[in-house]
Amino acid sequence: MTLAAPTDIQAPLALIIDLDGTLIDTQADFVVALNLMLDDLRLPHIDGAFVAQTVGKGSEHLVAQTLKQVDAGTNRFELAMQRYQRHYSEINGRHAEVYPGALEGLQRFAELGLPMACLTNKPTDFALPLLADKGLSRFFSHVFGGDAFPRKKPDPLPLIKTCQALGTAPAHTWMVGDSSNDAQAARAAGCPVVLVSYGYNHGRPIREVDADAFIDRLDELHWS
Ligand SMILES: O=C(O)COP(=O)(O)O
Ligand SMILES: [Mg+2]
Repeated sequence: MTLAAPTDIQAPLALIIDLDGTLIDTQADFVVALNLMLDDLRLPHIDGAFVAQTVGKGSEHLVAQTLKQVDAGTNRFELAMQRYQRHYSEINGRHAEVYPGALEGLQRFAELGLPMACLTNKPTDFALPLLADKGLSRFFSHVFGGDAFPRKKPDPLPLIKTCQALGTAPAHTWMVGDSSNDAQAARAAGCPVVLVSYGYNHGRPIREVDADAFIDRLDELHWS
């Protein structure tokens, strides 16, 4: 992919890359951990389609929506959260796969000398071992999870803070993500935004999201 109108989009000096749905397909990890949590609470299971529509706004949101989906009372939230975190940390990465083209893309960006940060709404304590397990840690100078800043994506704050950590201006720091969450945060922070077509976009078609470009694999990302 080459951007058609580089006049209003500056070539990147650094990249901010989302994790779930962009680098790694973690849908089955979420399904397994949530269903183990639901077993503990003697509640019915959810499926992959529910996860694909709901993931991306952090663990608290995912667990709260899951309880709602199975008609459980919200007074079980604290216990559910505790169980979910324990199960997720135990199975983290076991049912997850790096997307085709993601490793190849990261390798090329690293060869070009681009600093990269991974910015996810996943808790940092889940993101770090997952990236390490999949051999992707070495590409990132910074990894920030959903608990790293006072507000999560789609708020621009995590992107602004990540640009500061990378030492690059937002206009030169491209956000690569898979959802309207990433795109809204990037727009508000002043970062160009590229979306992958294969991730989780809250159950909505990705191409309806306001973005600068869409790619089918990370290694399709080129600029002039
Ligand atoms: O909500 C999550 O846990 C993960 O979301 P993200 O990696 O797509 O930001
Ligand atoms: Mg994502």
